[in-house]
Amino acid sequence: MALAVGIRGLTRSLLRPWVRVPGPARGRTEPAAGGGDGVRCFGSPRVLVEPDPAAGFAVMKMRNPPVNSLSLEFLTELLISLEKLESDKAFHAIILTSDCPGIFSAGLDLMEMCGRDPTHYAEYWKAVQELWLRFYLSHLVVISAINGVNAAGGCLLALSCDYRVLADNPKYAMGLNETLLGIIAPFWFKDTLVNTVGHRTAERALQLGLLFPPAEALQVGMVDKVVPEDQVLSAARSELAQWLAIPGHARQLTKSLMRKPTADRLLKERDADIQNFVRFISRDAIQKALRVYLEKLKQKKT
Ligand SMILES: CCCCCCC/C=C/C(=O)SCCNC(=O)CCNC(=O)[C@H](O)C(C)(C)COP(=O)(O)OP(=O)(O)OC[C@H]1O[C@@H](n2cnc3c(N)ncnc32)[C@H](O)[C@@H]1OP(=O)(O)O
Repeated sequence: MALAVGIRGLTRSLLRPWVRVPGPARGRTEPAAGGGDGVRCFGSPRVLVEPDPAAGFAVMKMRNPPVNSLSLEFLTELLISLEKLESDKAFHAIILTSDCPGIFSAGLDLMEMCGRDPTHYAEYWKAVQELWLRFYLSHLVVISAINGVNAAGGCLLALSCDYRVLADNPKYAMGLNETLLGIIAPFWFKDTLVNTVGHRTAERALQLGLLFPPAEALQVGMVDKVVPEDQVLSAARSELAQWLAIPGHARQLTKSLMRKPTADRLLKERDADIQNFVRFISRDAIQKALRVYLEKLKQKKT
């Protein structure tokens, strides 16, 4: 099985960096995220980046409709956008949000984990690992402005940020609900949750696959602030000011001090974790459970 799938190689083969943005933003100058004028949005088909270099940050909007499920292509585009912002000295922060109404992210794309071959599973899992590592350890301040429901892998992405603002809508529940699908959140999903909400809350949440509505998410510390829906982005921007006022090197080293031990656990066992995932997801019983879950999602419409 080819485990040595290079995300950078994958990246190059999938898309040219900074393809013109399709859809409404294509080829026109939009007001920048922070209100500045004349700054061109950039991105890729599934990720729209609205830069405000004068204010030192960019808003990264996920737009992989209908539910921002984290497909291999989408993961790759998120990574490219992050890399581009990280390598530009004008940017110190990102606000991560969704362009899909009512949905932050439905988590990992179940179609990537169903009915595919082991090589694909390995490639996909490596990309999931990479996304987590890169967001979790980013030297940029990353704030998520969670404007929709946010399940499993999507919740992991938000938990990897430095601060979370959630829109106050009872439908916008978030959590690591893997057990409801008959699957298991890997140790690094678990560690990220434990680091955020503590061991006892994480233990209960993970076993029961709890999705917390805003008031509860705030109460357990899964998010840092709950605000009216139309204020999620402005609240994230206001919060950013406090983070950007701290000397960058001191904040970055402190972030690394807090997070590196957790990331190192995965880095040390990365290939074993991939093999474990491939073995697990290839089991007939797991494939059946995922198919049943997908079928239920489709049936709820009829
Ligand atoms: C040792 C290792 C173990 C393995 C570890 C694996 C870790 C896994 C992590 C994960 O992230 S698994 C994914 C978990 N996600 C969910 O449980 C969310 C599922 N989705 C929903 O609950 C709902 O879709 C929603 C997000 C609440 C949105 O509801 P809404 O009514 O607005 O839309 P739907 O009609 O349900 O969906 C539209 C469309 O999208 C498809 N879809 C939904 N979620 C996913 C997904 N995660 N992956 C792929 N596709 C998804 C859904 O089937 C619909 O498709 P169509 O019927 O339109 O074809």
